[in-house]
Amino acid sequence: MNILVFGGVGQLGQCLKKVADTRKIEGLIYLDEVQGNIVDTALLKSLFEQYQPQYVINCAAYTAVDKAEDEVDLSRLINKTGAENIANACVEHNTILIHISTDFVFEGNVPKALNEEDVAEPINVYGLTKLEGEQAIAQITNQYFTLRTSWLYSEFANNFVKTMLRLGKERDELGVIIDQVGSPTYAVDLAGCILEIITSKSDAYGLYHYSNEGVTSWYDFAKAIFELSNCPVKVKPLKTIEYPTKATRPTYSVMDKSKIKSSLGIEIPYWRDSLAICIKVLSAKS
Ligand SMILES: NC(=O)C1=CN([C@@H]2O[C@H](COP(=O)(O)OP(=O)(O)OC[C@H]3O[C@@H](n4cnc5c(N)ncnc54)[C@H](OP(=O)(O)O)[C@@H]3O)[C@@H](O)[C@H]2O)C=CC1
Ligand SMILES: Cc1cn([C@H]2C[C@H](O)[C@@H](COP(=O)(O)OP(=O)(O)O[C@H]3O[C@@H](C)C(=O)[C@@H](O)[C@H]3O)O2)c(=O)[nH]c1=O
Repeated sequence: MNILVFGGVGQLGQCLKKVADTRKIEGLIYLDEVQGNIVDTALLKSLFEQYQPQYVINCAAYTAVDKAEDEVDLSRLINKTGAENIANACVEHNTILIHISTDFVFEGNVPKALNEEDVAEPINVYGLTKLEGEQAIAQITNQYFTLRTSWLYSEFANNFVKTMLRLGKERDELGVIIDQVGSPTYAVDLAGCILEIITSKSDAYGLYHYSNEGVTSWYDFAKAIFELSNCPVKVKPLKTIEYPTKATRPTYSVMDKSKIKSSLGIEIPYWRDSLAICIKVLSAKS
């Protein structure tokens, strides 16, 4: 079985490799931005013809949330048109598409865990272009799983955990936002979920929410990171207005995961347990 992984050297792509290697799942082909540029339709055509993939996992995305506010066209090209291009190629080759989206498709102004039926109303360019990508896929193919996830981190690439660990070493005190809450997700857990969907050969296609269990704020997340890594840095809670950013972020960004648990039988770890695993891996590396 051939499985093409676009964005194969990004954070989630590297987590997929880690989990697939551990579980001895073969056939995954990890493509970087040059080998598998999702905005290049001629390249996609030749890759699909060469590999005739049964599955495609689209981890490729424009993920710079603040920069996206100034790079609307590029963000849309990758997050919408790229997703559209992959979906078209999937239809032509009868390939099942597993696509990744985000909690940032929601406005996040209601203190309620949102399910897949809730209306998505993004408040930043990244969220909007990711929603456009989801919608394009749903219009083009029936054979897709779109997994919305949130606050991804891991031992790979750039993410909040690695940023905090770096800043914690450089500074005596840090300010972190306390009035934005959500669910951190260990990208290795998400990779495990994606591979379970493939190995189970499920045909329960559609839109799903997946994050780790539990809810926290960026401030509490940072505190947990420093506690688990024995870093003595002082963390000061900040309100969103005290930490201005180019993009507006959702205030309450929690997703209801009932559907993925009941329809696909996925078990989900608690965010703090997964964070402890990631911190252990990172400390063994350093
Ligand atoms: N990171 C997070 O906190 C969250 C991420 N997500 C979603 O999860 C998915 C995986 O994210 P993550 O692994 O963290 O993101 P990364 O930014 O680590 O990886 C994305 C990869 O896509 C590559 N890429 C960019 N443009 C193209 C292109 N035109 N063709 C092919 N590849 C391209 C990037 O390459 P390069 O770096 O060279 O530009 C990068 O390697 C994305 O869909 C993202 O939207 C959802 C919720 C949270
Ligand atoms: C570095 C830093 C960030 N923050 C805040 C800013 C922001 O509100 C929050 C997280 O900042 P980051 O820029 O690391 O994360 P951000 O890019 O906002 O993370 C998002 O990325 C995209 C791709 C997603 O899809 C989302 O689910 C989410 O994970 O923490 C502080 O308060 N203090 C700090 O020192």
